Amino acid sequence: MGACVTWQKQQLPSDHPPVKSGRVGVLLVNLGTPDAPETGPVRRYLKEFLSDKRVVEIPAIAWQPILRGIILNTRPKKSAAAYREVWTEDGSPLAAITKAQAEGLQARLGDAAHVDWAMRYGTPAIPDRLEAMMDAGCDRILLAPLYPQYSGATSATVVDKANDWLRDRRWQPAMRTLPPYHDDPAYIETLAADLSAQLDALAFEPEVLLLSFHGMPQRTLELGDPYHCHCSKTARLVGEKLQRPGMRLVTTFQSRFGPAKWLEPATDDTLEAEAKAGTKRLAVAAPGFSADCLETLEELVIQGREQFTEAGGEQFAVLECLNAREPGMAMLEEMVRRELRGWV
Ligand SMILES: C=CC1=C(C)c2cc3[nH]c(cc4nc(cc5[nH]c(cc1n2)c(C)c5CCC(=O)O)C(CCC(=O)O)=C4C)c(C)c3C=C
Ligand SMILES: [Fe+2]
Ligand SMILES: [Fe+2]
Repeated sequence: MGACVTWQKQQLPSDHPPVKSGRVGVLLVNLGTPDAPETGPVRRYLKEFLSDKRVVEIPAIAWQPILRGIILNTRPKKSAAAYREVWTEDGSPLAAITKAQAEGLQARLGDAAHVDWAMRYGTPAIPDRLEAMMDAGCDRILLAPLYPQYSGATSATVVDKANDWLRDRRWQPAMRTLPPYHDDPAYIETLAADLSAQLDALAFEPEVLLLSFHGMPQRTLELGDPYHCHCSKTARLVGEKLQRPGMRLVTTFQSRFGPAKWLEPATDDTLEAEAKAGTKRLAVAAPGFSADCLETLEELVIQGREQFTEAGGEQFAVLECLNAREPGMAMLEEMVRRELRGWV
């Protein structure tokens, strides 16, 4: 509850609790990341993340003993070491870049909207930032999960979390959600132009460009999750726009987790297979990540290079995500302004 900008006009009694309203808010949301690259904070983050039924679709009675008894006793130490490889003085890259994206968008939108950012797991938490937006007078909020390709494990769980918060409120703000933008011309054109510029700036000409998307269990595709279809469409549209006849495009899925079958082909297997088949020069882009993070900076930049060169590859590069750079911010502004029509 904050101070009311309109209560005097409404002639409320002077002892009425003050309430602000009338502003539009935009909440950028990404996945989440630990607060520090140490075992304890990583364990807390993984516990919240991997307890989400949208992420691990195994009944809690079967999954929780495995999570608590095995995974949370082994993975946090290993993951913390990986996070230490990419940690910056501004903290986790994912958090630092998402914050910079929110600041960049605020500068572009000016008084039209109040922009904030949150993480689905860990901090800043979605309910806390929504509450802060209400306190700042926002009665209309655009929730923007920064995932171009929709999946239950990413986009939907952001909406679930916001809905849990809404359910507990007497006075709800009006909410909109930024739709997935896997085939949005603004995204495809921005991505193609940015990848082209990065490819031109490389010291070598790649024979292959790997478009590496985060993986998902194969079962989610069979159950009707559109994620695989969205990734395939993005890859096809970007390929059509890139128009580099001398460069072969290959779509792969990275970051396999657990023993179940995941979407294929896997990025690590493909890097090895390409090198063994004679590809010497290869670049990787990760169009499904709106910000560089552990999965790009450690898994692709560090591990990917090792996998490719140890199997005989010679030149290797990982292209940057759109992050908070100019082309990506212009794209985000365009998509957000479109969703805010009628509100601002
Ligand atoms: C971009 C889309 C993402 C999808 C789809 C996705 C699905 C998914 N992920 C896991 C398990 C893990 N993912 C982890 C890190 C991670 N995942 C994404 C994005 C997607 N995940 C991002 C942006 C990150 C990086 C976070 C960061 O801090 O930089 C991790 C944690 C790291 C580790 O221990 O390896 C896990 C675990 C599953 C199970 C899943 C689909 C069901
Ligand atoms: Fe993930
Ligand atoms: Fe990973």
